[in-house]
Amino acid sequence: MSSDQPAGRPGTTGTDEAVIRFDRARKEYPDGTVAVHELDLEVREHELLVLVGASGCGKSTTLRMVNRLVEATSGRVLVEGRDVATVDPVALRRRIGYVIQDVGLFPHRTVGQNVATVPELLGWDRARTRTRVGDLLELVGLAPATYAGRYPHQLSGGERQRVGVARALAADPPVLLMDEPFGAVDPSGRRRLQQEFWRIQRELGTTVMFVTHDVDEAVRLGDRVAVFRRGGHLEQVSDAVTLLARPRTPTVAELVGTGSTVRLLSIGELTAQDVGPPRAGRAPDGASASDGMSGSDGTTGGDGGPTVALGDRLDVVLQALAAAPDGVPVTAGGAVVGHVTADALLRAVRRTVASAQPADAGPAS
Ligand SMILES: Nc1ncnc2c1ncn2[C@@H]1O[C@H](COP(=O)(O)OP(=O)(O)OP(=O)(O)O)[C@@H](O)[C@H]1O
Repeated sequence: MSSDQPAGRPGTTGTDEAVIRFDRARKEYPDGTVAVHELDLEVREHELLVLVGASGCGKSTTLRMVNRLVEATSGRVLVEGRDVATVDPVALRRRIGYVIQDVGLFPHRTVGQNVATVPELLGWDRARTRTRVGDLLELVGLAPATYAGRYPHQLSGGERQRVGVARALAADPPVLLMDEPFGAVDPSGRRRLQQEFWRIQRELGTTVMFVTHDVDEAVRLGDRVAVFRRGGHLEQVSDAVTLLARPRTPTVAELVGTGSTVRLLSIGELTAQDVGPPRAGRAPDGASASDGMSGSDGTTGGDGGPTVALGDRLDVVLQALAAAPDGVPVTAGGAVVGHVTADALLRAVRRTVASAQPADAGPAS
């Protein structure tokens, strides 16, 4: 697969060390609303943990307890081993990047000045700040020569979100909190932002807590996904395959419900064990027929039919098989290494389901 493809695969990153830990953390607002109920949850180092659930189930409140925009009523929230209640909020927030849906860029500051905000607060010298701003704009796909001098109103919504991500990452924070960061972007732009953000997160190794109400976004991005139910109850926390294949409660089943197999297709990958020997008469001609959305290497068969590559997502394989029901050549590094059929695709789906963790730990409370 191409390296910029979100995976949400189990066990690919992350160590067992908790960077963020909720320890029976509870939030009750003054009017009596219990937004978060005695939450026990850990986010491991380098992990991208996604919180998902219906509106009002306490996702944002949970996230905002980490940087003390919301104070826990009882219990504790620890960041890098320290109870956040004992840390000065301003110092805390300089170590925790925060990206929200409407970004909150400063309208009268240029893109470059916006990204430089935290380095300036930290007293970095100008040369270091300028270099960092340029590097980050490159990282999020905005050429500094074009974009650094623009103002927020001169950007598209997707470009503004990219600046928001660059600004949050500017001082290389160990922790990044993201609250529906791509919510205002149209679906295709959103998919692209997800892919690029996934690549950046892998590259930088930042520990991320990400809130969304979009299950597809959650399973594409998350190393693990935490599902909440109204009242701030954690229903299940597991890798995406386990979540889809073995929902632990009715709320989770309902959330992932219709389309869970289709979602599994979008996270499972074609592996060598799914592939039969090459069939005679087909060879890739190297012409690009990719629709640009797939993880395929973009080659076509010698007769113009589709091919897929080892590592492609199973939904890409299904798409190719829909156009070539007798089977599709499989390539690796541009060479045909085998052939995949619809039966083999079904086996690959079953293999993906079988990889779900049998004893899902679920929430501790
Ligand atoms: N300041 C507040 N005072 C009282 N209740 C609040 C306050 N902020 C949030 N709530 C309530 O707490 C609950 C959880 O809200 P929260 O914003 O955490 O949910 P959410 O899952 O992020 O929702 P959404 O997906 O709609 O953003 C909701 O019932 C909400 O109405």
